Amino acid sequence: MSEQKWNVSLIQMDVTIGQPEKNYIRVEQLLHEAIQAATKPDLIILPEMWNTGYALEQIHALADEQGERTKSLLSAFSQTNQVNIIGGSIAERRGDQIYNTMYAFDRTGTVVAEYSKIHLFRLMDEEKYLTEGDRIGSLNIDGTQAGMMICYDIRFPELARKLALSGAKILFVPAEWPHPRLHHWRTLLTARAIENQMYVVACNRVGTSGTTAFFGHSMVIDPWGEIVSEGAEDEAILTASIDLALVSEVRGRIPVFEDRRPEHY
Ligand SMILES: NC(=O)CCC(=O)C(=O)O
Repeated sequence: MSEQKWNVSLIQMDVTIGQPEKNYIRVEQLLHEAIQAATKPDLIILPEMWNTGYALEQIHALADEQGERTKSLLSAFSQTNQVNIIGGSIAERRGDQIYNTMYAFDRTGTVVAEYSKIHLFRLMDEEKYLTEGDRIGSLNIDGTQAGMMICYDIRFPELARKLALSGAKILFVPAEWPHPRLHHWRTLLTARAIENQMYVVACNRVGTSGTTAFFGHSMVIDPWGEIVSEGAEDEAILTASIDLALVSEVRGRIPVFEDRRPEHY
Protein backbone atom coordinates (compact mmCIF):
# COMPACT_ATOMS: atom_id res chain seq x y z
CA MET A 1 0.00 0.00 0.00
CA SER A 2 1.07 3.61 -0.38
CA GLU A 3 2.31 4.98 2.92
CA GLN A 4 -0.76 7.16 3.28
CA LYS A 5 -3.69 5.36 1.68
CA TRP A 6 -5.16 2.17 3.09
CA ASN A 7 -8.10 0.00 2.11
CA VAL A 8 -9.71 -1.40 5.22
CA SER A 9 -12.29 -4.19 5.59
CA LEU A 10 -14.49 -4.48 8.67
CA ILE A 11 -15.95 -7.93 9.30
CA GLN A 12 -19.31 -7.14 10.88
CA MET A 13 -20.21 -10.71 11.81
CA ASP A 14 -22.77 -12.53 13.88
CA VAL A 15 -21.28 -14.46 16.81
CA THR A 16 -22.76 -17.72 18.07
CA ILE A 17 -22.78 -17.55 21.83
CA GLY A 18 -20.78 -20.24 23.61
CA GLN A 19 -19.72 -22.03 20.39
CA PRO A 20 -16.09 -21.27 19.57
CA GLU A 21 -15.94 -24.10 16.97
CA LYS A 22 -18.63 -22.41 14.89
CA ASN A 23 -17.12 -18.97 15.35
CA TYR A 24 -13.59 -19.98 14.30
CA ILE A 25 -15.00 -21.55 11.12
CA ARG A 26 -17.12 -18.48 10.38
CA VAL A 27 -14.21 -16.10 10.92
CA GLU A 28 -12.05 -18.07 8.53
CA GLN A 29 -14.80 -18.00 5.85
CA LEU A 30 -15.28 -14.26 6.25
CA LEU A 31 -11.53 -13.57 6.14
CA HIS A 32 -11.40 -15.41 2.80
CA GLU A 33 -14.35 -13.39 1.51
CA ALA A 34 -12.67 -10.15 2.59
CA ILE A 35 -9.38 -10.97 0.89
CA GLN A 36 -11.07 -12.05 -2.35
CA ALA A 37 -12.91 -8.72 -2.75
CA ALA A 38 -12.22 -6.67 -5.89
CA THR A 39 -10.15 -4.21 -3.87
CA LYS A 40 -7.66 -6.11 -1.77
CA PRO A 41 -7.63 -4.83 1.83
CA ASP A 42 -4.46 -3.57 3.49
CA LEU A 43 -6.03 -4.23 6.85
CA ILE A 44 -8.90 -6.35 8.19
CA ILE A 45 -10.61 -5.87 11.55
CA LEU A 46 -12.92 -8.22 13.50
CA PRO A 47 -15.43 -7.47 16.32
CA GLU A 48 -15.19 -7.98 20.11
CA MET A 49 -15.29 -11.41 21.85
CA TRP A 50 -15.92 -13.16 18.55
CA ASN A 51 -14.75 -16.60 19.75
CA THR A 52 -17.29 -17.07 22.54
CA GLY A 53 -19.64 -14.09 22.68
CA TYR A 54 -20.71 -13.17 26.19
CA ALA A 55 -21.05 -16.79 27.38
CA LEU A 56 -19.65 -15.60 30.69
CA GLU A 57 -20.86 -18.45 32.88
CA GLN A 58 -18.90 -20.94 30.78
CA ILE A 59 -16.10 -18.57 29.89
CA HIS A 60 -13.40 -20.38 31.82
CA ALA A 61 -13.94 -23.57 29.83
CA LEU A 62 -14.44 -21.82 26.49
CA ALA A 63 -11.72 -19.15 26.51
CA ASP A 64 -8.69 -19.56 24.26
CA GLU A 65 -5.62 -20.63 26.30
CA GLN A 66 -3.13 -17.74 25.97
CA GLY A 67 -4.87 -16.90 22.68
CA GLU A 68 -2.94 -19.72 20.99
CA ARG A 69 -5.68 -20.93 18.66
CA THR A 70 -6.59 -17.39 17.63
CA LYS A 71 -2.98 -16.38 17.06
CA SER A 72 -2.28 -19.46 15.01
CA LEU A 73 -5.30 -18.87 12.72
CA LEU A 74 -4.85 -15.12 12.27
CA SER A 75 -1.08 -15.21 11.99
CA ALA A 76 -1.18 -17.84 9.24
CA PHE A 77 -3.87 -15.92 7.37
CA SER A 78 -2.08 -12.57 7.56
CA GLN A 79 1.21 -14.12 6.46
CA THR A 80 -0.29 -16.07 3.55
CA ASN A 81 -2.22 -13.05 2.32
CA GLN A 82 0.25 -10.35 3.36
CA VAL A 83 -2.46 -8.39 5.09
CA ASN A 84 -2.52 -6.61 8.44
CA ILE A 85 -5.15 -7.93 10.84
CA ILE A 86 -6.63 -6.30 13.92
CA GLY A 87 -8.00 -9.49 15.39
CA GLY A 88 -11.03 -8.05 17.16
CA SER A 89 -10.96 -9.39 20.67
CA ILE A 90 -11.36 -12.83 22.15
CA ALA A 91 -11.92 -14.41 25.54
CA GLU A 92 -8.37 -15.37 26.52
CA ARG A 93 -7.42 -17.64 29.44
CA ARG A 94 -4.16 -16.78 31.17
CA GLY A 95 -3.62 -18.95 34.23
CA ASP A 96 -6.77 -18.61 36.35
CA GLN A 97 -7.78 -15.31 34.80
CA ILE A 98 -9.88 -14.54 31.74
CA TYR A 99 -9.19 -11.41 29.71
CA ASN A 100 -10.95 -9.69 26.81
CA THR A 101 -7.88 -9.46 24.57
CA MET A 102 -7.03 -7.95 21.19
CA TYR A 103 -4.09 -9.05 19.00
CA ALA A 104 -2.71 -7.19 15.99
CA PHE A 105 -0.77 -8.96 13.21
CA ASP A 106 1.40 -7.40 10.54
CA ARG A 107 1.75 -8.63 6.96
CA THR A 108 4.35 -11.22 8.00
CA GLY A 109 1.99 -12.81 10.52
CA THR A 110 3.88 -11.42 13.50
CA VAL A 111 1.87 -10.37 16.55
CA VAL A 112 2.84 -6.70 16.77
CA ALA A 113 0.64 -5.73 19.71
CA GLU A 114 -1.79 -7.06 22.24
CA TYR A 115 -4.22 -5.23 24.48
CA SER A 116 -6.63 -6.46 27.16
CA LYS A 117 -9.75 -4.37 27.82
CA ILE A 118 -9.14 -1.97 30.68
CA HIS A 119 -12.72 -0.82 31.36
CA LEU A 120 -14.96 -3.81 32.07
CA PHE A 121 -18.66 -3.24 31.32
CA ARG A 122 -20.84 -3.89 34.37
CA LEU A 123 -24.11 -3.79 32.41
CA MET A 124 -22.98 -7.04 30.78
CA ASP A 125 -21.39 -8.47 33.99
CA GLU A 126 -17.87 -8.41 32.59
CA GLU A 127 -16.37 -7.41 35.93
CA LYS A 128 -17.76 -10.59 37.56
CA TYR A 129 -15.96 -12.96 35.20
CA LEU A 130 -13.09 -11.10 33.54
CA THR A 131 -9.87 -9.47 34.70
CA GLU A 132 -9.10 -5.99 33.48
CA GLY A 133 -5.99 -5.18 31.46
CA ASP A 134 -3.31 -2.97 32.97
CA ARG A 135 -1.68 -1.30 29.98
CA ILE A 136 -2.72 0.71 26.94
CA GLY A 137 -2.67 -0.66 23.40
CA SER A 138 -0.27 1.17 21.08
CA LEU A 139 1.00 -0.27 17.83
CA ASN A 140 2.72 0.51 14.59
CA ILE A 141 1.18 -0.72 11.35
CA ASP A 142 3.11 -0.29 8.10
CA GLY A 143 4.98 2.62 9.67
CA THR A 144 1.90 4.38 11.07
CA GLN A 145 1.30 4.72 14.80
CA ALA A 146 -2.16 3.56 15.97
CA GLY A 147 -4.12 2.74 19.11
CA MET A 148 -6.49 -0.01 20.26
CA MET A 149 -9.55 0.29 22.48
CA ILE A 150 -12.38 -2.17 23.08
CA CYS A 151 -16.08 -1.24 23.05
CA TYR A 152 -16.95 0.37 26.47
CA ASP A 153 -13.43 1.93 26.46
CA ILE A 154 -14.73 4.59 24.05
CA ARG A 155 -16.66 6.18 26.94
CA PHE A 156 -13.27 7.14 28.43
CA PRO A 157 -11.86 10.02 26.38
CA GLU A 158 -8.68 10.10 28.48
CA LEU A 159 -7.59 6.79 27.02
CA ALA A 160 -8.07 7.90 23.41
CA ARG A 161 -6.26 11.16 24.17
CA LYS A 162 -3.34 9.28 25.72
CA LEU A 163 -3.06 7.14 22.58
CA ALA A 164 -3.24 10.26 20.38
CA LEU A 165 -0.52 11.93 22.46
CA SER A 166 1.63 8.86 21.99
CA GLY A 167 1.35 9.42 18.23
CA ALA A 168 -1.74 7.46 17.15
CA LYS A 169 -3.28 8.63 13.88
CA ILE A 170 -5.87 5.88 13.84
CA LEU A 171 -7.89 4.17 16.52
CA PHE A 172 -9.18 0.60 16.16
CA VAL A 173 -12.29 -0.38 18.14
CA PRO A 174 -13.83 -3.87 18.10
CA ALA A 175 -17.20 -4.00 19.84
CA GLU A 176 -20.27 -5.92 20.95
CA TRP A 177 -22.47 -2.85 21.42
CA PRO A 178 -26.23 -3.48 21.57
CA HIS A 179 -29.52 -1.64 21.14
CA PRO A 180 -30.80 0.75 22.39
CA ARG A 181 -27.55 2.73 22.46
CA LEU A 182 -26.87 3.42 18.78
CA HIS A 183 -26.91 7.17 19.44
CA HIS A 184 -24.18 6.75 22.10
CA TRP A 185 -22.11 4.52 19.79
CA ARG A 186 -22.14 6.95 16.89
CA THR A 187 -21.71 10.06 19.02
CA LEU A 188 -18.84 8.72 21.15
CA LEU A 189 -16.93 7.36 18.16
CA THR A 190 -17.39 10.63 16.29
CA ALA A 191 -16.27 12.63 19.33
CA ARG A 192 -13.11 10.52 19.72
CA ALA A 193 -12.32 11.15 16.05
CA ILE A 194 -12.97 14.91 16.18
CA GLU A 195 -11.27 15.69 19.50
CA ASN A 196 -8.15 13.67 18.63
CA GLN A 197 -8.21 14.49 14.91
CA MET A 198 -7.65 10.88 14.00
CA TYR A 199 -9.33 8.09 12.05
CA VAL A 200 -11.61 5.76 13.99
CA VAL A 201 -12.21 2.28 12.58
CA ALA A 202 -14.90 0.56 14.68
CA CYS A 203 -16.21 -2.95 14.05
CA ASN A 204 -19.38 -4.02 15.89
CA ARG A 205 -21.06 -7.43 15.76
CA VAL A 206 -24.62 -8.11 14.63
CA GLY A 207 -27.17 -10.72 15.73
CA THR A 208 -28.78 -11.51 19.05
CA SER A 209 -27.71 -13.14 22.27
CA GLY A 210 -30.69 -13.95 24.52
CA THR A 211 -32.67 -10.73 24.69
CA THR A 212 -29.74 -8.55 23.62
CA ALA A 213 -29.67 -7.38 20.00
CA PHE A 214 -26.41 -6.07 18.53
CA PHE A 215 -26.90 -3.48 15.82
CA GLY A 216 -23.74 -3.53 13.72
CA HIS A 217 -23.34 0.00 12.31
CA SER A 218 -19.62 -0.58 12.12
CA MET A 219 -18.05 2.60 10.88
CA VAL A 220 -15.00 4.40 9.64
CA ILE A 221 -14.82 8.05 10.69
CA ASP A 222 -12.26 10.48 9.35
CA PRO A 223 -10.24 12.99 11.46
CA TRP A 224 -12.77 15.75 10.60
CA GLY A 225 -15.56 13.63 12.09
CA GLU A 226 -17.19 12.63 8.81
CA ILE A 227 -18.48 9.06 8.58
CA VAL A 228 -16.72 7.60 5.54
CA SER A 229 -18.52 4.27 5.66
CA GLU A 230 -21.21 2.79 7.92
CA GLY A 231 -22.76 -0.69 8.01
CA ALA A 232 -26.40 -1.64 8.44
CA GLU A 233 -27.70 -4.27 10.90
CA ASP A 234 -26.95 -7.40 8.89
CA GLU A 235 -23.81 -9.55 8.63
CA ALA A 236 -21.54 -7.85 6.08
CA ILE A 237 -18.01 -6.94 5.15
CA LEU A 238 -17.73 -3.18 5.10
CA THR A 239 -14.92 -1.56 3.14
CA ALA A 240 -13.45 1.92 3.19
CA SER A 241 -10.48 3.79 1.88
CA ILE A 242 -8.60 5.97 4.32
CA ASP A 243 -6.05 8.66 3.57
CA LEU A 244 -3.69 9.18 6.49
CA ALA A 245 -2.48 12.49 5.06
CA LEU A 246 -5.83 13.89 6.21
CA VAL A 247 -4.70 13.53 9.84
CA SER A 248 -1.89 16.10 9.44
CA GLU A 249 -4.11 18.30 7.29
CA VAL A 250 -6.86 18.45 9.95
CA ARG A 251 -4.29 18.91 12.75
CA GLY A 252 -2.89 21.83 10.75
CA ARG A 253 -6.35 23.33 10.12
CA ILE A 254 -7.24 23.50 13.86
CA PRO A 255 -4.07 23.13 15.97
CA VAL A 256 -5.76 21.41 18.92
CA PHE A 257 -2.62 19.63 20.08
CA GLU A 258 -0.61 22.88 20.14
CA ASP A 259 -3.44 24.69 21.98
CA ARG A 260 -3.86 22.19 24.81
CA ARG A 261 -3.25 23.70 28.28
CA PRO A 262 -2.91 20.62 30.49
CA GLU A 263 -1.34 22.75 33.25
CA HIS A 264 -4.89 24.14 33.92
CA TYR A 265 -6.78 20.85 33.92
N1 LIG B 1 -19.22 -4.83 25.24
C1 LIG B 1 -19.26 -3.59 25.73
O1 LIG B 1 -18.29 -3.09 26.27
C2 LIG B 1 -20.57 -2.86 25.55
C3 LIG B 1 -20.48 -1.40 25.87
C4 LIG B 1 -21.80 -0.72 25.74
O2 LIG B 1 -22.76 -1.29 25.24
C5 LIG B 1 -21.93 0.65 26.22
O3 LIG B 1 -23.05 1.19 26.13
O4 LIG B 1 -20.94 1.25 26.70
